[in-house]
Amino acid sequence: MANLIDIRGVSHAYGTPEGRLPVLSNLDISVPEGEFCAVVGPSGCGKSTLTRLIAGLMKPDIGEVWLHGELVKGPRRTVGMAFQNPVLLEWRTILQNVMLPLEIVSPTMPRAKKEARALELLELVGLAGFENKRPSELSGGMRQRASLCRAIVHKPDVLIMDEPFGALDAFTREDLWLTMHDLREKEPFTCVLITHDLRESVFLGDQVIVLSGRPATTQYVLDVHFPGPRVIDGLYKPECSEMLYTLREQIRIAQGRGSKEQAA
Ligand SMILES: Nc1ncnc2c1ncn2[C@@H]1O[C@H](COP(=O)(O)OP(=O)(O)OP(=O)(O)O)[C@@H](O)[C@H]1O
Repeated sequence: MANLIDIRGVSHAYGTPEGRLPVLSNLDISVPEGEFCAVVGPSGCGKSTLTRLIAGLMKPDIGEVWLHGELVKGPRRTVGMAFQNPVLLEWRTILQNVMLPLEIVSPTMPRAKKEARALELLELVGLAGFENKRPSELSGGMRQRASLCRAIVHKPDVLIMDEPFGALDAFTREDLWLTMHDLREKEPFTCVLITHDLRESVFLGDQVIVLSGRPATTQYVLDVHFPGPRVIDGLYKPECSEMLYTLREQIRIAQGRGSKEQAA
């Protein structure tokens, strides 16, 4: 399968009052079309920086980011983004919030068609009947569902999510994971998910990339072989425990603490 995202030899540093802060170092990541790539790593290692580079919001100092065979040189319409804070506009209804990217990307699309597309997605994520509410009238989980609809309403090639479920309670988060699966089944898209939650990375990911400590490079790639259908109970099976243990060990190494075996 062709790669939709190719990150080749990317290094990046920020200028700070204290001098240059190297954040990414010779990073290589490939994500085939249709795959879900979860990225984990120690706090502050450069995960959000990576999302900004893929979205074209920043250019790397060294190396290249390719999307769909095109070199990324600036922001692209074919990218959808979702963050921990859903930032929905309070003066718009949920339906109007979800329609927003279509107004920007497809200004000539008839309004009825935009509405139909937004309503279709709201129904898919269980928000049918809430389309005329304001964001403040919804729970955090419902707002995040609406934010997901907004991120994919214009059918982006790639969805980039930076800790989208980080602020939700554990059970709501699990509900959202299932919603993500439903969405992907009906609306296949390539996804990059930044998360601190290893269970989330294994439940949603086709591959999990562990970044090293800053400056981050690819330390470890786990190909997820989820035991059976992706249901929450599957996370309690031995195969998942093993994958989670491996990832935890890798994070420990990325944090510079060495593996448990070394420590023993
Ligand atoms: N615009 C900027 N200017 C200077 N330094 C920055 C800038 N953006 C991020 N940094 C620094 O770069 C490093 C990596 O930041 P980034 O947000 O990419 O990490 P992260 O892995 O997403 O962090 P976390 O896991 O805590 O969310 C951090 O030390 C951060 O302080």
